[in-house]
Amino acid sequence: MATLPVIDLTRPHSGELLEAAHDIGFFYVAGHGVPEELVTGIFEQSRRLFALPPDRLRAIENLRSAQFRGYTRVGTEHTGGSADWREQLDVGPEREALRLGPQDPRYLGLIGPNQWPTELPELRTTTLAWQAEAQRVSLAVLRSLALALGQSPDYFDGWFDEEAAVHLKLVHYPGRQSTEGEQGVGAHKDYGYLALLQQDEVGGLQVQTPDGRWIDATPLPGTFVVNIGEMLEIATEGYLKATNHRVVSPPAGVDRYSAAFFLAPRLDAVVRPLNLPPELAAQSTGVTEDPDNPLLAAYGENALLGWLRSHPAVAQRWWR
Ligand SMILES: O=C(O)CCC(=O)C(=O)O
Ligand SMILES: [Fe+2]
Repeated sequence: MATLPVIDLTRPHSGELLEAAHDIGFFYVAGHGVPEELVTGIFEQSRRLFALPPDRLRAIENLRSAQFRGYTRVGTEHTGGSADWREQLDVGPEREALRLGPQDPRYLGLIGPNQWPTELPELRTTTLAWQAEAQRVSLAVLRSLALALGQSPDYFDGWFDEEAAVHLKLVHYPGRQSTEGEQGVGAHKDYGYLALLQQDEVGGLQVQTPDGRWIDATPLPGTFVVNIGEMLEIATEGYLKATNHRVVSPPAGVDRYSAAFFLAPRLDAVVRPLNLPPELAAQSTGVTEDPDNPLLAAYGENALLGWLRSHPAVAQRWWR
């Protein structure tokens, strides 16, 4: 069984990182320096969140948010046209909604506040602390990648200031009998630059290899899983690929938790192709063409399309 590479961020890793990002687009990072109490703390808060009574979760449902923030019930999110079997809390940068005029780009409507349950004040502080650490680690990986791609390490930095549209999700996958279906989340790519994932010990995350097989991203204590998003595929004209991945539902009686961070740029970022060194450019095979998932270079447009597609009820209510 093929396994994913481990990149240790405490020692030189440029060549290894480039190989992992090019060959499969999915790898583990160790030596990331995220404090252990935050790693355990985020799952503890997450368990408390999803154990709240249904009416308390409904009070922070994402249907109440034009910015797609808040709680999503099991079965209401769709990937590849089928319902995902997971519940989640979507969190973005904590900002006031803007007052927009008819000339403003629609995607600016994605800026706005989060929804937090009043009965769990620690959820907010722990989540925002975890978000800051996840952003630090992902940016470190992105800088190493920029360097390995023949750019200056700060090449991408301008798009990742305090207005970057980063996003995180606390996710709970309830177990079920395989006869009831097995789509925890359906096969998809992530649309930022990089995604960073903390998973518990249950397993179920699978990654598609270039030849179409699915391999397990087995939980590895002390690591995060990092994967390439669509924006890096565009920026490298396919030298790096946004890789398909999915989660298989845990068996009945088992619960799986994960925390996912998506390193996204400012909404007004426009992704331009990098000037790759010739030996890398020679291996760029172009951006994947998928009529169901057109990749737009304007980040805000791409992000809005993704949100509208995966949360049809929110789209219907706020974005008609
Ligand atoms: O929960 C996981 O392990 C993966 C989640 C994921 O891929 C996503 O939400 O984009
Ligand atoms: Fe994903």
